[in-house]
Amino acid sequence: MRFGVVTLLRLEDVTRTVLPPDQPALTILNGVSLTVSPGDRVSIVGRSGSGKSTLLNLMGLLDLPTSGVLEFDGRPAKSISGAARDRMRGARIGFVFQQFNLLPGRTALENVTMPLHYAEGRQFWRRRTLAAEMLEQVGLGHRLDSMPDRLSGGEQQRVAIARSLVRGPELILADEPTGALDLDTGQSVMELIDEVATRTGAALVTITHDPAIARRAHDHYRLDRGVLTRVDDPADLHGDAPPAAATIAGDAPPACDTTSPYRTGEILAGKIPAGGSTGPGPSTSPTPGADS
Ligand SMILES: Nc1ncnc2c1ncn2[C@@H]1O[C@H](COP(=O)(O)OP(=O)(O)OP(=O)(O)O)[C@@H](O)[C@H]1O
Repeated sequence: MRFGVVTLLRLEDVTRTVLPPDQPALTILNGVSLTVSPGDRVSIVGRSGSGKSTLLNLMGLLDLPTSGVLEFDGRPAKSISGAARDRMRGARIGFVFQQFNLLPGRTALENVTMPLHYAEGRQFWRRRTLAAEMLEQVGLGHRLDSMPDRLSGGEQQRVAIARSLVRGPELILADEPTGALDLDTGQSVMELIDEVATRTGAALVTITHDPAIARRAHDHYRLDRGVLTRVDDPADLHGDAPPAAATIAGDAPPACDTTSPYRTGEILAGKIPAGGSTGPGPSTSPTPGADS
């Protein structure tokens, strides 16, 4: 935790409304309030269509709210330029997704090194060493040169986690991190994410359908039809919310753009490398040059 910082992420009465072409405005998030501090463990459970990805995009500074307050480290997101938000995201927020989205044809080490191409100073110059250390920490120090298709699902997710966390993010956003894994592997992957977050003092927000994964957190929320509610007793996390649908906003506030500059798929596609983008080029073409 950095001195004086008590709140890392703050959402206050946040609404996100989109205006699909030829359709009425659609309010996807409605009055969402959430505070995340360094070291927090927060889970958000919600059915498909409840607005989880939309909320994740806001928390990850990929989108701005239509109304309400979104602050990162005390700074209103809307007052930060797009480029500065990209830098902030790259250096301070790590994403872990269900799809590992490792670059095929690149070794584990090259995949983990990728976000560090966008770092500065020591992090940049020591990128291969840092990536190797991170892979060591996730138990894959012996697989640095392995291609993704030679790794098991659990190992691929470990590489993806190493890639997400190699820049030492203060906020980790995990979106269905175990969705593609069997129960045991999922459990150990969650333990790994917890362990890294604990070691670095990062806050961890896990978005999931799975109540068992959600119960690992200390603070629990349910997202239902765009409304976020705190769940005081983890035993109440049954995933029993009714199928959700965004509400048609008859008298919605002025709609924001429907075409967010970045979508989760774009991060996964490497247009914005998970774990960081401050550089201009696509992450699929790492900067040539050796570590020093
Ligand atoms: N830009 C957009 N234009 C129109 N509708 C949208 C837009 N973005 C999201 N929606 C709709 O808003 C609702 C919530 O979407 P969102 O992707 O946030 O849900 P989710 O909880 O992440 O769903 P899932 O778990 O299936 O990924 C869905 O009905 C979705 O179709």
